[in-house]
Amino acid sequence: MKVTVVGAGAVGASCAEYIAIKNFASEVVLLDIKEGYAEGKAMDLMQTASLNGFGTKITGITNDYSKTANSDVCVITSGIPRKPGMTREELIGINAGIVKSVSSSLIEFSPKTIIIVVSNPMDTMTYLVHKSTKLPKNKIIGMGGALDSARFKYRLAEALGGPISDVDGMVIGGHSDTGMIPLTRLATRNGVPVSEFLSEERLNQVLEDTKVGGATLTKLLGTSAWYAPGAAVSGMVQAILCDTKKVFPVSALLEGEYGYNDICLGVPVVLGKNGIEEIININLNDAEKATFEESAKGVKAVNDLL
Ligand SMILES: NC(=O)C1=CN([C@@H]2O[C@H](COP(=O)(O)OP(=O)(O)OC[C@H]3O[C@@H](n4cnc5c(N)ncnc54)[C@H](O)[C@@H]3O)[C@@H](O)[C@H]2O)C=CC1
Ligand SMILES: O=C([O-])CC(=O)C(=O)O
Repeated sequence: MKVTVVGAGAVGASCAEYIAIKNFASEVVLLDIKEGYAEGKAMDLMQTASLNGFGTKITGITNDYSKTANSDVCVITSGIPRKPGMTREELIGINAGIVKSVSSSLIEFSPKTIIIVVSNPMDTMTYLVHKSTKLPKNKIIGMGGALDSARFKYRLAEALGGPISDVDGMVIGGHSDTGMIPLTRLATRNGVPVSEFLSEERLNQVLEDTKVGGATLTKLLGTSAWYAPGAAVSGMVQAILCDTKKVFPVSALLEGEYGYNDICLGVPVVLGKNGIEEIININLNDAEKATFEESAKGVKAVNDLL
């Protein structure tokens, strides 16, 4: 199974590394526009193969899409990341052009591929790929909710003072500082609602910390995060290539689901060999529906800038 990762920067390289370490793909092609950069990252990563014990072959390419031919999954991480104080939405001016041209080059050589969009503002970039490539809707998937949910679980475990493995929870809605919806009502500690352990005030703090998870790291790092984003993407690629049918919240094109149309927004889906195999319609309460509506309005406003 062949995976192409476009953008050999922080997220692209992390994603390639996690895919290789998990040993489920035969080949990862890293492609970047910067001369020699992907080749260097691929060589450095391949020199970890004997140390980390993986057999995946990682190759680096400078902008030659013929080398990406027949990829089963393509991941788009190319574009600029935000700096402290910026929103993801501010990246649209530069990233929209990059994502549009990259997706069309990928499809030229891998017409049957499944595309995972990472570049920000991710929901709008996912929508752009739908509009510009016209691939079937199950084959274009935005990564945001998998990462946001991992951050939600981290914050929940911190508040509970217990292991993350005891915690389950999901974040839906737009992948933005204001649009994320951590579903606190449905989060559990070993099957027990977390509200049994945490006050409303503490739970609200978890919710707010989760929503600004990306901004918090950007402030600390001077650029946005890469380890958890790379791990989130690799988990999604694994679910697709290994046809696991695992549930992830992803940015999916909605056609009536949740009462919305013509928008990509974070909702739970089943991932398998066909990409999005099913969109799961969970019953939201009135407050969650209202937040979802606000989130959709925010994403729509950014889509309108395209
Ligand atoms: N959806 C999500 O949850 C997340 C999204 N991101 C987004 O991912 C993107 C990448 O972030 P980083 O890896 O930190 O940035 P980075 O700057 O480290 O890497 C981006 C790479 O893209 C390359 N690139 C630019 N234009 C290109 C083109 N036309 N073709 C091929 N390569 C091109 C650059 O040369 C660079 O190496 C950003 O837009 C960031 O906001 C980052 C983390 C999480
Ligand atoms: O915060 C950012 O700009 C990058 C990103 O999407 C995240 O880490 O959630």
